[in-house]
Amino acid sequence: MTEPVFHTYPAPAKLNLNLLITGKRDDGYHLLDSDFRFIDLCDSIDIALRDDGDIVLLNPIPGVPADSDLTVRAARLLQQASGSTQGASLRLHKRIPMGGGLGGGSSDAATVLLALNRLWGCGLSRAALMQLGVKLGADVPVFIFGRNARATGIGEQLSEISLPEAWYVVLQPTVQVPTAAVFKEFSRRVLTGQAGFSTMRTLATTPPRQNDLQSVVCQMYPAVNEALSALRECGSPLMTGSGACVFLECGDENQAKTVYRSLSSRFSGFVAKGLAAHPMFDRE
Ligand SMILES: C[C@](O)(CO)[C@H](O)COP(=O)(O)OP(=O)(O)OC[C@H]1O[C@@H](n2ccc(N)nc2=O)[C@H](O)[C@@H]1O
Ligand SMILES: Nc1ncnc2c1ncn2[C@@H]1O[C@H](COP(=O)(O)OP(=O)(O)OP(=O)(O)O)[C@@H](O)[C@H]1O
Repeated sequence: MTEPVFHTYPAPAKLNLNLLITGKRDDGYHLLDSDFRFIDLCDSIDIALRDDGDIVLLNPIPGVPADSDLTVRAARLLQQASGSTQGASLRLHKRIPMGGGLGGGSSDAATVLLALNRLWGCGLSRAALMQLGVKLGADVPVFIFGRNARATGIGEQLSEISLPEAWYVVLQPTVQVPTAAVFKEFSRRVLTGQAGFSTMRTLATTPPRQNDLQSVVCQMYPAVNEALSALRECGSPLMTGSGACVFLECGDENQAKTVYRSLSSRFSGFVAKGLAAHPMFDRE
């Protein structure tokens, strides 16, 4: 039997530079208005073709059964949608913290859809892949779209934005935040008049930036508040997505590294560069 040939594909993390909750759909999903930026912290996925039609994750994440891993679900969804009879072996290299609001699972799913669409020769358009991706999670379409973007709807209506070079100090509080619980608590606050939907969008990418889920998460998880307070000594930080990670934007790498060094004995985290586009995006 011949050895399988693996190809490696990157799956970048994202930051939400702004996150407004503008309403709620009848199915319970919330409407957003958010600026997504890709950063250079990436998972990577090795993929080899199989001719037996099976989708095999060779190294499941502890605590996440292979069948529920978003990479496996993405591959099976593409098989169904395209009618492909080919399979794939997947090996996942996780670097993006889980439950951090950095979109790691969604990005992994998007990378599998993009890669297998090519390797299996399915020929689905980017728009068709995005429609498949949103079935796996609201954050998946932007990673298939491939450019920094303003997202509306539940995250599936995207328009490209151009962002200046920037570096980010990202702190990772030692909690994993379940996205569904955060939206549920936000919703409860709206119903009881303790919170409201943001109907007026302020200027997209100039401070002050806002994340409507931040105060909910800070009350549920004091560790997130502590990380924000520490970064406030150096600027105006924000939480990404539904947390738990928080970030501070810096104009140059040295500044970001200096800020991170001053906090690294108290918090885990990293410095990341903002990307101009998804590393798999090729401008045809
Ligand atoms: C908060 C963000 O990270 C911002 O980028 C995303 O909107 C979350 O996207 P995601 O992690 O892909 O979320 P999903 O896996 O689709 O949804 C998890 C759960 O969060 C809630 N949810 C999610 C996204 C959204 N726009 N409205 C919601 O109410 C729903 O209860 C849903 O069942
Ligand atoms: N390949 C995967 N990588 C990470 N998590 C996965 C993966 N597949 C399934 N999951 C599940 O998804 C959950 C959320 O993981 P993820 O790292 O995407 O969170 P997140 O960054 O907070 O997401 P988001 O910002 O999209 O809300 C994990 O706790 C895990 O149970």
